[in-house]
Amino acid sequence: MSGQRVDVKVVMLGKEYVGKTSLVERYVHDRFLVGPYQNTIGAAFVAKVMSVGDRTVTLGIWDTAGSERYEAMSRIYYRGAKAAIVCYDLTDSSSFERAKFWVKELRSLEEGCQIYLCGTKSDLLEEDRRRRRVDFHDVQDYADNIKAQLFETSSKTGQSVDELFQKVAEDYVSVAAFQVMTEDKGVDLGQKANPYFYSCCHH
Ligand SMILES: Nc1nc2c(ncn2[C@@H]2O[C@H](COP(=O)(O)OP(=O)(O)OP(=O)(O)O)[C@@H](O)[C@H]2O)c(=O)[nH]1
Repeated sequence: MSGQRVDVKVVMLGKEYVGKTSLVERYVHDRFLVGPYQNTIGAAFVAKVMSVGDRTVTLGIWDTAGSERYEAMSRIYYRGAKAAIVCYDLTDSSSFERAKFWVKELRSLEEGCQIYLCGTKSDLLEEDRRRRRVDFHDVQDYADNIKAQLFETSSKTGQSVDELFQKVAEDYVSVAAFQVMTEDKGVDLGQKANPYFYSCCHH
């Protein structure tokens, strides 16, 4: 992939063990690795070419380490990201608190970054509903407040994984089209807080 142009820098953020690497593995290689858990050290990069209508979009995905030991490093990786997939484990409420921490950071330091909240390991809830520790409606309200989109995924079964990354690419294409349109018309793009800017990528 060296030398390939990346259209969208995507950063994966979230507490350790929430399943960021597994999400990327499922999306890029369509597999779920079983075996002993191996924590990410630093960060890993992978590029994936995909289609949105008749366009080709290359996502450059940075999978960061969730351990707080690497927090300073994760900050380096989200700089300039157009999209952040902020993950939490649906069976671990503390991981949602950690997700809120990253959202706060992104909102204050990377205002141009579109946020996607991702509740992981939904297959565990299929097995036993009582394992849910993060309420869907509470997170949906929170997502609406911060103008983020919400997905609940399983890297084990593949549930909603393609949809999540497809949405990231589609939003990139529609925001890029919106920017071309407004630049043509001389609209000031400094107004990113304008709800219309978000409404074009928040459904
Ligand atoms: N049942 C189930 N287990 C999952 C799922 N996703 C991840 N896991 C498991 O959760 C553990 C942690 O997954 P990782 O993908 O390594 O987590 P991570 O967020 O990348 O962890 P760090 O690299 O430490 O930040 C592993 O044992 C995975 O097999 C899922 O969708 N369902």
